Amino acid sequence: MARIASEEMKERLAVYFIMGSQNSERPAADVLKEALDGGVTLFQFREKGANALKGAEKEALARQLQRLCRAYGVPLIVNDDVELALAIDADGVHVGQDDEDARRVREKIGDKILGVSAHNAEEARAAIEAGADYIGVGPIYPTRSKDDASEAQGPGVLRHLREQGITIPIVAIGGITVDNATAVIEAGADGVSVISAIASAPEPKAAAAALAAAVRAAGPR
Ligand SMILES: Cc1ncsc1CCOP(=O)(O)O
Ligand SMILES: C=C1C=NC(C)=NC1=N
Ligand SMILES: [Mg+2]
Repeated sequence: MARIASEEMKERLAVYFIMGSQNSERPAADVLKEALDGGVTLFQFREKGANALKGAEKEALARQLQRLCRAYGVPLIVNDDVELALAIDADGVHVGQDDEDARRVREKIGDKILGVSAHNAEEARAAIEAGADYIGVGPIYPTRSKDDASEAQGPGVLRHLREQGITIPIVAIGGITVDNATAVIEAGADGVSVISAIASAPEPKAAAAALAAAVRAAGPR
């Protein structure tokens, strides 16, 4: 298997849903199924927070969500936990600036998808050097889903990265909803990554479909 092509990566980033057991009162599998029915293009299992599952329970949930994603042909990315990603043969890993060094992660995961969080051009270039397939940039808007989130940067950071000649696939993240998705695509993101806009929606399927329509309507940059 070879590294994912950047055009396919950009298409996968269109509506990138992220969740774990702590992001909904409902069972994660139920919410994910509705999100998949609504057309999310990529999924990240992100199990974090005070009551996050650990060990065998965390792996069992990861495998349950992976079975769902496979039924829909949507890749599953594991956040932070490289060992779990390898154990379940996930499609990729996402690491932040304070997680395992991206270069080491690339060595461990071979050609799997590698996503890296980046807040500025310097971190973006380092991620590219390390072998990232995409970068997650944000928080663009204020968010309540990440308790250690840095200051919201606004869509201008996306425009800045493109002006700096950063051409790697970029997904915008942080406080993104159907109402501001167009702005982040127009500012230079290839897609949007969300937790609460789908996981906390009364109708996750409709929320996912509306995000997909907004991203599609914003058109290719
Ligand atoms: C994981 C992460 N990284 C930056 S903001 C964020 C949380 C995004 O959650 P929401 O879409 O609910 O703002
Ligand atoms: C912090 C993050 C930033 N970006 C993405 C895509 N996922 C994350 N967990
Ligand atoms: Mg992390």
